[in-house]
Amino acid sequence: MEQKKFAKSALSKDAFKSYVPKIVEEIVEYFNTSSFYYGGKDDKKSGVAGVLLSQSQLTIFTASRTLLGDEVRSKLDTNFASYYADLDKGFTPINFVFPHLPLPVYWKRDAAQQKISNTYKEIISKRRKEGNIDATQDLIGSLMANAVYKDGERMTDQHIANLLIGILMGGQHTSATTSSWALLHLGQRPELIEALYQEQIDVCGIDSDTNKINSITYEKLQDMTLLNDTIKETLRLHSPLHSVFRKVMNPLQVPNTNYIIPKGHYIMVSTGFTMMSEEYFKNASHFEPRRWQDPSSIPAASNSSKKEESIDYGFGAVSKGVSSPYLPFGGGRHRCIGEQFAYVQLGTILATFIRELTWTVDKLPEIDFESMITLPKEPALINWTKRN
Ligand code: HEM
Repeated sequence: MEQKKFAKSALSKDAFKSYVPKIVEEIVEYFNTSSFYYGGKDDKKSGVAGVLLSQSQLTIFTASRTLLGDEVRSKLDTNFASYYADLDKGFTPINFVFPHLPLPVYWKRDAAQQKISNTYKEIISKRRKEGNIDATQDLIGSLMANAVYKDGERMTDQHIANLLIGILMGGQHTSATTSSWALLHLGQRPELIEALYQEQIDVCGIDSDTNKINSITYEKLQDMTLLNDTIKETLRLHSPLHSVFRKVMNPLQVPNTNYIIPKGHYIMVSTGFTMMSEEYFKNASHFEPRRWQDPSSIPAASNSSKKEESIDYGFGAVSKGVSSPYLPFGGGRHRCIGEQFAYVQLGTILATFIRELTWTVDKLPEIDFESMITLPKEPALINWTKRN
């Protein structure tokens, strides 16, 4: 719990304000260079992008640039990116049950973990030598400045490096799959893409000199109601973590039954179940971001969140209970620390897509539940056209 608190400065409003322009810069650069988009060809006006790979790349580029700083981001254009891929491949459901099997993917994962953590340690030690310790600069700065436990013990650089990897991995697939699903659903709803474009104009205004929409800022993002509701609705339909696990610490009776779950067993909870239930959401299987502005469409969800008391487990106040039917970021002690960052990252990514492109999707992909994350099954393609 204390480690979650150490990350707080990098996940604060002040930090987010500096992240937004960096995220925009990364996306524009990606459009200009990636073969999924313009790929260095100014005259390329349309194309097809596979969102599984492209959104995953965009997520790692934007998260690294903001949370880990320019030093780490610059390395992602080199072989370093392949270490992240190796790390990823070792993150499978079987890993949860058997973390130490003699599998080649695990050996590669562990080698990648070593190389990445050594790089982070070098950056930490360089910054320390230069006296460059700024808690709000990024996550490395936040951990370097804050990582002292209540008993006075300071986290070692090795532990900071390991924690950096853990936090980054916590946000990678969850955010990448959310932006993929959002693009896929929007591609089937051209009128929503246009409403979101209009929202960009209404909230940010047009610069009279350039005739372009003014830049996205953290403050403006908060006023983009339809955009934020699009993210919220995507998370309802495609909760990225379909299951969360808890170890039973004391014998636990299943409510209203005689069943006792013994100590030491694991229980698995599917938070996506209630989010997809007609009991709480009218036309639950329908993608409708505007439902969040219509209390009659979400009665139980809106009521229960109002009743929740909050509690601070040491990393900021979160709602105490888990009775809300809408829990994409989990609940209780292990609740996500990245929710606000995810909204900033996803909001900026989607707003930039809306400003630069229009797109369509021929067929919504099926859902792949086989990994730890609810991914769209391949092919997951958008047919994009550059605006103007
Ligand atoms: C759409 C994006 C995201 C979703 C849906 C999501 C969802 C979740 C959920 C459901 C949990 C709880 C897991 C459990 O109870 O076992 C969790 C935990 C966590 N998340 Fe996120 N997350 C997202 C983005 C992020 C980002 C961007 C970061 C980092 C910047 C992050 C960092 C973490 C960490 C460190 C934990 C572990 C907390 C703990 O074990 O105490 N997440 N997330």
